[in-house]
Amino acid sequence: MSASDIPVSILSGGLGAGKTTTLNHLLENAPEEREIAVLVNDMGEVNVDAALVERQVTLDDDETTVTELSNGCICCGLANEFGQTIVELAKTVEFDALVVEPSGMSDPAEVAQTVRSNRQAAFHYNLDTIVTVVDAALFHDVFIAGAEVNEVTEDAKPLSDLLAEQVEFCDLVLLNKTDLVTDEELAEVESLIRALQPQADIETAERGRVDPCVLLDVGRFDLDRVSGGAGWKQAHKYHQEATDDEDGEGHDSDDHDHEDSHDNEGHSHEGHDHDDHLHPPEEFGLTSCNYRRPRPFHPERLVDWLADVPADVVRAKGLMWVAGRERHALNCNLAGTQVQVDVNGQWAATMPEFQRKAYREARPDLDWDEEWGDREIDLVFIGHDLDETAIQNSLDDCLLTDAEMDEDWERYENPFPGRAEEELVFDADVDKWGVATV
Ligand SMILES: Nc1nc2c(ncn2[C@@H]2O[C@H](COP(=O)(O)OP(=O)(O)OP(=O)(O)O)[C@@H](O)[C@H]2O)c(=O)[nH]1
Repeated sequence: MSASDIPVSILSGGLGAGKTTTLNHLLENAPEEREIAVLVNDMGEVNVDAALVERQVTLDDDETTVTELSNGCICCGLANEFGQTIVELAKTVEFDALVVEPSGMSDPAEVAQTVRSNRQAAFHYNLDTIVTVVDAALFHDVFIAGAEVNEVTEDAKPLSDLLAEQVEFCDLVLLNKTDLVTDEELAEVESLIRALQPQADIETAERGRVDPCVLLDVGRFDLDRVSGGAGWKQAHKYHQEATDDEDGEGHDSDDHDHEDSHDNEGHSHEGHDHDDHLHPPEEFGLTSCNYRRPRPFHPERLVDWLADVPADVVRAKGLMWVAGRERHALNCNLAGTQVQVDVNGQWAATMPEFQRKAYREARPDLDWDEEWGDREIDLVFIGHDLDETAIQNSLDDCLLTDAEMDEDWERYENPFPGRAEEELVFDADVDKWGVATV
């Protein structure tokens, strides 16, 4: 193989989704002439998955090279080792394709980033496909039945958030464990997955039994499709364009009156003629809505709202302006029953003047308020038949009132992160907030 020619398939997915089972099936059924190298990552000291794959390889009397990276995650702590190991592998072993099985805690976006950004790795390898193996039954429980999932991942990321992100960053979803769901449940899971990542292909499987040709050397990876394809990003873009269409040229930055903004924001998509790829997920039986306000949330009321998110919401992402946290835009990341809030970055309004000027010049369409600058709330929701009005009204009740706009905001109880290293995790199932330092 010459430079940049070895295709890499990343087999990502949650804990116990069936990655190793799928990998073993792939190795058993791949064409004999294909020499496959495998790298298996496990969070624990003992790499159980690698042992299972090695066992299968021995049983098959196969020549497959199995490399393990244990006791850490190749998307973060072991990212350097991961890069070095695959480079070493390419230099010392002859093979036609590499399959990487990251640990169930891994973010596939970071794993892909290492393959692309490590200069030597990029020289030898070519990202071919990012597959996310999904446990159909667990996904149904978490996102549709609203079952209790109290688990929080090692870096304090809620499990459902990780599951959603793994689906959002891939080009093929392998919907596994179909034997554990009814046809109706499978259809629901499939439509939700389409809403989360409309650009990805979907294959269904029992015990990871899929044709190897959908996993190996398929040339499916396309960075724009994978990183820009997430349903919430497309829904956000769609609603943004709909708002701009209705407002004429962009957003009216003088519109800071609470009642007026209620009427003018959060438009439905109906009647707008947009490109197909920007259609929100309505066509898959799910709906989306946007919530955009040039006014901060009251932290105490927002905490209560986040602790009792409307049941029809399955995913929400976006930026929040919270009173008492004027410096930073906060990320809201809601998946299933779990919510995480962390610092996104500084509002341009708090930057030194020269930096702010450059920032605004680079973004001529940025809405700017004389007093508050670019601070605003901008959230997108995806869910089952969302009651858009109820969401908007209940969130409007969390905004500061006119009288509160003049109060001292430091007096409020404020659990929201004020520094980049902090994040707030709420687990509705156990009714508990946890602040983590990352
Ligand atoms: N019922 C059912 N069980 C499955 C299926 N696929 C895998 N399993 C079982 O689910 C369990 C976990 O499968 P693995 O392949 O080890 O999952 P994994 O994603 O590699 O797990 P981790 O490495 O721990 O994240 C095993 O007991 C498998 O036998 C399936 O389609 N149906």
